[in-house]
Amino acid sequence: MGHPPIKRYFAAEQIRVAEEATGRLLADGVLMRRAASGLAGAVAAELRSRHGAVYGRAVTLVIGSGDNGGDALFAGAVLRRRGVAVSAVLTAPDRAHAAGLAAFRSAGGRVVDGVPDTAELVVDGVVGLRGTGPLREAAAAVFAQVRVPVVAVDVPSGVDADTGVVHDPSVRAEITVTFGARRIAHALAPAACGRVEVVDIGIDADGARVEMLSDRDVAEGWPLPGPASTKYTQGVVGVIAGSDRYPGAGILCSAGAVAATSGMVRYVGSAAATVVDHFPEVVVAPDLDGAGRVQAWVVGPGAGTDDAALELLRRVLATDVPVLVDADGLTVLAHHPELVVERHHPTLLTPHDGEFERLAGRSPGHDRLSAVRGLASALGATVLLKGKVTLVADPGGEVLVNDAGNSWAATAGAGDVLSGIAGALLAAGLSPRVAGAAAARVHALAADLAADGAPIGASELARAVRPAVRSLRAVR
Ligand SMILES: NC(=O)C1=CN([C@@H]2O[C@H](COP(=O)(O)OP(=O)(O)OC[C@H]3O[C@@H](n4cnc5c(N)ncnc54)[C@H](O)[C@@H]3O)[C@@H](O)[C@H]2O)[C@@H](O)CC1
Ligand SMILES: [K+]
Repeated sequence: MGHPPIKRYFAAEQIRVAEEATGRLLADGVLMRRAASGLAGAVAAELRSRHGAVYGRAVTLVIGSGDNGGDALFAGAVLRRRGVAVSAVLTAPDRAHAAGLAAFRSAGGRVVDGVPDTAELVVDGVVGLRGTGPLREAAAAVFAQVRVPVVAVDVPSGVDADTGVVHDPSVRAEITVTFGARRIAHALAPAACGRVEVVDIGIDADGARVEMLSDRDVAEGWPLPGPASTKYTQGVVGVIAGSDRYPGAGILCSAGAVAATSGMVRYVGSAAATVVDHFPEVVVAPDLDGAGRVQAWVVGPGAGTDDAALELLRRVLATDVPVLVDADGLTVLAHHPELVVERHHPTLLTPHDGEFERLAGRSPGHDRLSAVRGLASALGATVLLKGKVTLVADPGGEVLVNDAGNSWAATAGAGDVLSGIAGALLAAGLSPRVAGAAAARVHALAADLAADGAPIGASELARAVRPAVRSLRAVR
């Protein structure tokens, strides 16, 4: 077995603590040499894969005022000795890392005023863990001219390591090479970071609170029928969605639930006849009294925001089974937050940005991590904030992240499918955080498979849920 499958992401302070725990290794510059050697190896590998060789290629470093630049300069010295033509632009010439600059110069590295036209790769060593705000003027002017791939040291400069906020301007990297453990920005700003490579420098970071399930985690945790399973033991999910006016939400939400697991789906609401037309396996009832037992409820998509909807939401949240609230249910909840605040059973809220704003009284803004944690803590419920990067936060601040990697699911009704999938997983016994993150992964994969390069509607996405689960299981 190699690395543990779950990916963990650390705050800058946690990395600092881990570095300090190495004592002399840090003080004597051993950590930095290890970091630089790993960085040089990654740059060399990239040159080889792009140009077939390392010797004779041309790389330019862009250097700031701290140890991030030190990493790049020491790596430049290593590359120079391997026959690479390495130059460096110093954006703060008086404050460049002194030992790194000396090593770079003595290896034959040249200091230049701007990135030469001959550069085939640029290394971003402007700022790392201590960066705040956007790229400053000198570095921004240099990167504005760069047309070749960028390898970022630790984090792309201008991207906040702890929040993943991508400031403007900032560096957009093809590859980010980091040290010892992943930073939170790597999960939250995947488009700016590109491919992330972790160099082992012999530190042990601890206590990650931001994590990402691997495909293997999702596949292994996905509920499948076993030898002793019955329709009941796999979890019955109740769907309260859609209405005469919006029957589609009931159909799509049921579609997600039916496809996700082999447990049973019950439907409650006025679109019952239409839902059964589409899915004869769904057991329907016109109202809650006739619904029968479930192991989890999904309530809200297209279900209306009137007094009857409020009453239904109140009754569902008063049960002791896990409840997922989405869409119209969230709008109702925004006026009655006490319904979840006072609830002591697993609860998953799945807002998009607009619904988040209704619930929280402000938009998630750029720092989505703090925003989602804040709302989860305030409401005492798990909150899944939708987006290309979906964040699922528990009230205690633990967060699972999912990067969809595509935007095909940005289509009407896709959210209804997501809540159906997540609801089925809740009914099967997954925790709200894992159910939300696993559903988001399969949903994104289903969108990608269904789209295959062309736009899709939510029905096609729902039909691809099974192929998506199958493909995750195939990579185990
Ligand atoms: N100390 C060590 O032994 C190790 C350090 N590491 C490297 O050291 C980095 C951290 O180094 P530092 O603590 O010196 O901090 P940085 O190199 O991240 O930042 C240095 C300075 O940049 C300035 N700055 C902040 N925001 C800026 C912006 N937007 N534009 C321009 N300048 C800005 C600040 O004045 C700050 O003092 C890590 O990211 C990593 O690359 C790694 O080599 C691992 C080992
Ligand atoms: K950097």
